Amino acid sequence: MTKAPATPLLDTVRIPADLKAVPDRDLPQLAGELRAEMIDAVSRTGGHLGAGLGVVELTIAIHKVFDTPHDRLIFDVGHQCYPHKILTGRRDRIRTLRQEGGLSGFTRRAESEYDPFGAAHSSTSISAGLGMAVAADLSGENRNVIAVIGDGAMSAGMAYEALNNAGALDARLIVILNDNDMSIAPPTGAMSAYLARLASGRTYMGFRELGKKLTAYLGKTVDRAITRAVEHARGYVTGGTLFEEMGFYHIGPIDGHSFEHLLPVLRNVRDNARGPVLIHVVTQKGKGYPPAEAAADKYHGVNTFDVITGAQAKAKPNAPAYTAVFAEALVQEAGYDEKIVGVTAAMPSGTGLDKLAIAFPERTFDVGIAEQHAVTFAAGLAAEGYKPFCALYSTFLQRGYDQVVHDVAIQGLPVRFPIDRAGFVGADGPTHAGSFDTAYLAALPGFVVMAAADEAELKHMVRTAAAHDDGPISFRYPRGEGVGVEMPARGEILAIGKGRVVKQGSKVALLSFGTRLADCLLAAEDLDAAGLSTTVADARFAKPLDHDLIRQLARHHEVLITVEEGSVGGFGSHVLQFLAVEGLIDHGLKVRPMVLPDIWMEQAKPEAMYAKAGLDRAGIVATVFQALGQKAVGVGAAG
Ligand SMILES: Cc1ncc(C[n+]2csc(CCOP(=O)(O)OP(=O)(O)O)c2C)c(N)n1
Ligand SMILES: CC(=O)[C@@H](O)[C@H](O)COP(=O)(O)O
Ligand SMILES: [Mg+2]
Repeated sequence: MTKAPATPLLDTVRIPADLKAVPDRDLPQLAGELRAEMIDAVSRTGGHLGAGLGVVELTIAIHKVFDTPHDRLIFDVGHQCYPHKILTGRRDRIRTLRQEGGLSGFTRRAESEYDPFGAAHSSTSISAGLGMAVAADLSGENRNVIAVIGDGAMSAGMAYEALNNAGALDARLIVILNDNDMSIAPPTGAMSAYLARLASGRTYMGFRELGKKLTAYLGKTVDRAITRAVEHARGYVTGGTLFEEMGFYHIGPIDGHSFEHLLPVLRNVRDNARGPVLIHVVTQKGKGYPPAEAAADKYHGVNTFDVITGAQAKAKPNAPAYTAVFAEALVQEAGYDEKIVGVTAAMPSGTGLDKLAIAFPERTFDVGIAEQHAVTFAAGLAAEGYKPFCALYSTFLQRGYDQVVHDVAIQGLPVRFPIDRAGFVGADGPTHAGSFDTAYLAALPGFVVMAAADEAELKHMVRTAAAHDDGPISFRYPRGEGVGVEMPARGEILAIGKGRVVKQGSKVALLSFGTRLADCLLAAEDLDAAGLSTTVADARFAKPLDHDLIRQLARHHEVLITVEEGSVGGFGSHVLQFLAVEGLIDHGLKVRPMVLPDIWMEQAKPEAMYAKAGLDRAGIVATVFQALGQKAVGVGAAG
């Protein structure tokens, strides 16, 4: 591991107020040190690197010009906020990023007064900033509100809803569009092409014209400084027609790595802007770190790495990753059925749909960060007889819930929902945990809701979903590796609403939904060893429930435990409802539903999070003993 870099100037800046003493001419040196510090920190922790590297100058310039935290600075998504964290009193903890007990990888209100709004899901910054700007107006506060939003985040409908509202309200809001021509993957869509055209220079305004415009809008003090910036930027200024039509004053594109361009523009906007302003800043994702600049993904998200070579640590896998199994199975099924199409919302590699795009490019659609649209777009495809697999992370599907209800479920359209990142995801923490999908999908009439217990089951579920044309169907699976089971050459079509008994016992029944099955089997070993003969079943379906299986487990066991990687209201709640309605708990059956706890679980390794949640081998054993009113004395590995 390399030594931490020398950072003499950065050492003088603990909080933004210290920046005021740094002369403008020394800011490039500060930027160099800040970059080195961030690279060193992320090389030790892993995390989001490319986005932060791209906004080093922008972050310094904003903190230099504005008076944070009185002025509100909001980063969209928040994955680019590491330089901001270093400059806002958190440098001493920067090497704890995303670790258990450490700094969050995103902005977080509870973490710092310099984080006025928490984020992690994209495209919320303009709405939140507008709310703050209006609040300042209402309470007579004189403060600036700045929202920094990326070109990728600009593809979501919510950003336009906010622009639309801000333009109409004429609120004093500063939006900085950080255009690095990248999302996680290269950005898609007409808006991205439009921004590229603006940045390409074809529609640049001459600086004289800009000077006139700015003078008219911002006042007399503006034009000389702006003109200088514009000269340095080789005429990087344009009319920004779309944003102007929406009521924004549009400045840019300007060079987001040049303090000579950033500082005068920000100062003039600070001192003179009256209504909503959009500053279009062009940056380079991964800037200043050659391995990141050279990488296709610009080191969007990295493992720990070697600073000199950029080589990332790779743990040797014990089993294939669920995402890879899903992707391969989907490509296989798509080879058999030309009606199968894939939809991703800006996560081609994260969901594995990049594999489908290689095999069947014309049947794979990256719609941008637009989950709501992705769901209804898939519904439209299904309405025309196609078989869309709308592959989203559990946490991001939340954004498309009304579309799932209104456009898919009510119409009974056979959209397939592969739901990745089910359960805890680890370092991304509570914003990215896949906790609620079973609860919110299993509540919907006509929905088939599955969870894979292992990677072979996932393969079966891909085939089952492909074959299911009677209505919507979902299947969830976690981040990370499978358990190493033998894989079938092709998935089987599962009987809808039928679970399976994996191990037969007689006193205790563990009914698992999802990948806690492995821990249930381990817990069963301990329980058997303690004289409690244990049945383990894999429910496969939360909807429709396997009524016969549940009846059999309820009637022939003293204890019934349901186990899932989801919130209350999901699988266990449906089982309890059924047991109650059927009168199966009227005669002493001891039922305990095990779900994710009712807290926002902090980031840690997933195993540690499950242990804390009590959803591991030891927790399952303890729950059984508690149900029986016994103490778990000397129980195997669980004790
Ligand atoms: C609603 C939502 N969908 C998907 C994501 C995953 N995601 C995180 S960052 C990102 C790309 C953002 O691109 P951009 O805003 O341009 O920022 P950059 O990384 O280029 O700086 C995506 C798709 C998310 N955070 N939120
Ligand atoms: C910031 C963001 O939302 C994504 O970059 C996310 O961190 C990706 O997570 P995975 O690593 O699980 O794909
Ligand atoms: Mg971008």
